[in-house]
Amino acid sequence: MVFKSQSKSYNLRAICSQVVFDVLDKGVSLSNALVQCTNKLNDKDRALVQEICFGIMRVLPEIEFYIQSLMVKPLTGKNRIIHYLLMVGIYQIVYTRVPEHASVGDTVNGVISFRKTALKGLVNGVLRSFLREQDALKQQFLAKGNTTLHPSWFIKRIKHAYPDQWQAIIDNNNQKPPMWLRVNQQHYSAQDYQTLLLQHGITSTIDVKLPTALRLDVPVAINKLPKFTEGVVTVQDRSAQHAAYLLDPQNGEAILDLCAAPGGKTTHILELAPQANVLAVDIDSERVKRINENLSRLKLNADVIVGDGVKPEQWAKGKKFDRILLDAPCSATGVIRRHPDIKWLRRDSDISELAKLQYQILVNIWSYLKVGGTLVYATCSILPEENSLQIERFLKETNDAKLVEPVIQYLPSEEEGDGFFYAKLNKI
Ligand SMILES: C[S@@+](CC[C@H](N)C(=O)[O-])C[C@H]1O[C@@H](n2cnc3c(N)ncnc32)[C@H](O)[C@@H]1O
Repeated sequence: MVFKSQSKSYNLRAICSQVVFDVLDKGVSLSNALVQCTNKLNDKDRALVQEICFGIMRVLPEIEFYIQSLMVKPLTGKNRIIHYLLMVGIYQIVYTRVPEHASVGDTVNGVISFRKTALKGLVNGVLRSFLREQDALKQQFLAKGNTTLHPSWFIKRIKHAYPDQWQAIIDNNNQKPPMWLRVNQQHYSAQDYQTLLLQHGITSTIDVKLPTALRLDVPVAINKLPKFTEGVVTVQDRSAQHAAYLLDPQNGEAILDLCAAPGGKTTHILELAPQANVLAVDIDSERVKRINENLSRLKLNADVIVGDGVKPEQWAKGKKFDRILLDAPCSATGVIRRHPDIKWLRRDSDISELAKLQYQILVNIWSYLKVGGTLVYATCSILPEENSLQIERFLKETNDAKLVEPVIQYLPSEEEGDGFFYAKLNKI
């Protein structure tokens, strides 16, 4: 499909449907699909595409319900992309303030971008039927549809793990997340940066517990943040900001940040201890590039390498560390409100696979921690299989490991942060 961006003859609904198609049919993450499909758009159009695509991921079962109710059989094969175009049109009618006739008109024109002119009538017909029947369909959805807006495997797991809190977790996952910043205290206090933000018309609230965390009252584009390119702030959720504080890095220490990309926590460690010798390791060479970009924006130094956490013997060269942060690959079920595509990309079977990988990395990296050293195990999951159960098992099977209480499990939106798990272990 060709979008002509310079002449601005592109159709934003068509671009949205391409993004949604890439996520749901090809399994690309929403962030990556957005980068690929919107890199030629101006800021305003990109923001609109983002808003629509994030929104669709949040309420997917509702939109699917409407399409299924209105069509005798679903569009498949080469016409599948038009199914997603319909989704975009219906989402706009239900959830945005774009006038209904414009939503229908632009969506119908989107068919041309995919050279599927023969389906114009069908798209027009489905959208007009939706306009006529939307109130009744909404009632039917509320009575019979999947109003949790989450996959059933996830609901089952979350009900089991949190019998009293599962509904609140689901409700919070369905909200839009706040935007948190981490102020680099090498340059600014949170109070001074708050004042600077205000001079740019951006209001914010400083976290009561974390000295570096600042929540924007309304999220803004990164390029609107004063002194961002100079490295004064980093966008990072408040729960994620706990990692470096728990690790408590000291200048001069050898510190391993394992599973480090894109470097959000690596740079925080170095903001707290700029003279620490930090080794940042990640298996994904593309993501590793982003650690280097973040380090250079913040003018911080670390050794950065591509390496597999399961096989430290390949890259650690016998070195031992005073502190290790293991930010393990996980289901990311604590950050669904931030990445709603996770609901549709994850599978139930991923959880046991991830748990196996996490445990293997933890066991294998433990021997690279010095006696008296500290390891912080972190995930952005809320599932016990990836968190507390891993630590319980590790403590049973590892004689020289001692837990430093408390184990922390943040649930999504708790203290306005993401769902995160932390356990701190000492080597005795
Ligand atoms: C939760 S993300 C890390 C976020 C990062 N710590 C930060 O704060 O910016 C998990 C990372 O684990 C990496 N990863 C997955 N499997 C790995 C493995 N076997 N060894 C090393 N890194 C791995 C992924 O590439 C991903 O970047």
